[in-house]
Amino acid sequence: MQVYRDLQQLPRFKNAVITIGTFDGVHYGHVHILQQLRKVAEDCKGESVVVTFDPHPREILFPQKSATRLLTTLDEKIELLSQHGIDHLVIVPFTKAFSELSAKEYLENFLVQVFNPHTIIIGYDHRFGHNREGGLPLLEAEQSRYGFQLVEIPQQVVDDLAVSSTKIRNSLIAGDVHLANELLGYPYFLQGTVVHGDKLGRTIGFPTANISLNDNRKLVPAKGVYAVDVLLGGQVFQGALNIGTRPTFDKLELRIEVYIFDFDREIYGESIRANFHAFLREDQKFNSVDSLVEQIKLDVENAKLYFADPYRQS
Ligand SMILES: Cc1cc2nc3c(=O)[nH]c(=O)nc-3n(C[C@H](O)[C@H](O)[C@H](O)COP(=O)(O)O)c2cc1C
Ligand SMILES: Nc1ncnc2c1ncn2[C@@H]1O[C@H](COP(=O)(O)OP(=O)(O)O)[C@@H](O)[C@H]1O
Repeated sequence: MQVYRDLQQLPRFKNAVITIGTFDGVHYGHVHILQQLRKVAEDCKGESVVVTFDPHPREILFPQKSATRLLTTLDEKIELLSQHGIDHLVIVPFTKAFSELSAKEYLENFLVQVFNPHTIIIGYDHRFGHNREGGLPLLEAEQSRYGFQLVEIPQQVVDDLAVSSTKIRNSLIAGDVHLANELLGYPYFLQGTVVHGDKLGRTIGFPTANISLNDNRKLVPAKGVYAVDVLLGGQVFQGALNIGTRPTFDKLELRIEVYIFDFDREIYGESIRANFHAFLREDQKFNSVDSLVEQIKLDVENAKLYFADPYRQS
């Protein structure tokens, strides 16, 4: 998959079959659309093109609104999209000026001029141009003039996509990793850098790598303890990850930290990725450090049992 971030650098596409969307999460429903995109492109011996915007149009148009938490950062989206056999990914820099194109300008100066599309695959309710004034009727009215085919993604499918995205967000917020992973089609993950903490972990026998997220817009699952696997420098480990404020130590700041099994290495400053597999329990305040340590031992056992289960779900 070729990735383009600059519209000036695009090649001349041959029979471009394009679809436009945010694809946050690149979940099961999105994958279905991507398969359709590939199929249509194959049928017309054309090239499959996914068009997405960065930043998300909402961030430019409504900066004061609290942002929807992202299931995938842009880099993660690129990584996931690249697994689905798409020829080209075009990341359109979404600016104020771009948002002010009229619907006709968007169609003529952007869609047609930039992509010269053979086919546009688009949701039934897709809106474009200043104040979202353009939609399918305009595309239909202009399609013979510009010679593109239109494939409408029906309401049922568009609704299912939105329902899935909302369900995935809500499941993660509620700690239901199983449901989220089922709808995503892969384990939800967080990526970041290992940073220094308060050096308490090693004193209680459980050093924990503190993760500072690469992108703070990313959705952080519910507070609690999770069975995770961890990717570090190309190697995979298992671990128990805690998202919480460490109430036992009367701390307030939310931390994401992972105890990595069978591991003993200094990894400050390294990139780390945690894939979430199961929710084990909620974050708790313990009366003593000893009872916290007893519980962490149980968490580790439970996570290991989870990973040893041949029938586990993800
Ligand atoms: C598996 C696991 C579960 C944890 N559960 C809790 C908890 O329920 N309550 C709590 O206050 N701290 C919990 N902690 C966090 C510890 O308090 C934390 O690891 C310790 O404060 C070390 O902090 P540091 O990395 O800043 O040194 C947990 C840590 C791990 C690894
Ligand atoms: N099994 C392990 N799991 C997590 N981190 C480990 C492990 N073994 C060694 N470390 C190292 O120890 C650090 C965590 O120790 P800790 O005492 O909790 O310090 P901090 O408060 O700075 O996180 C990690 O950042 C990592 O560099």
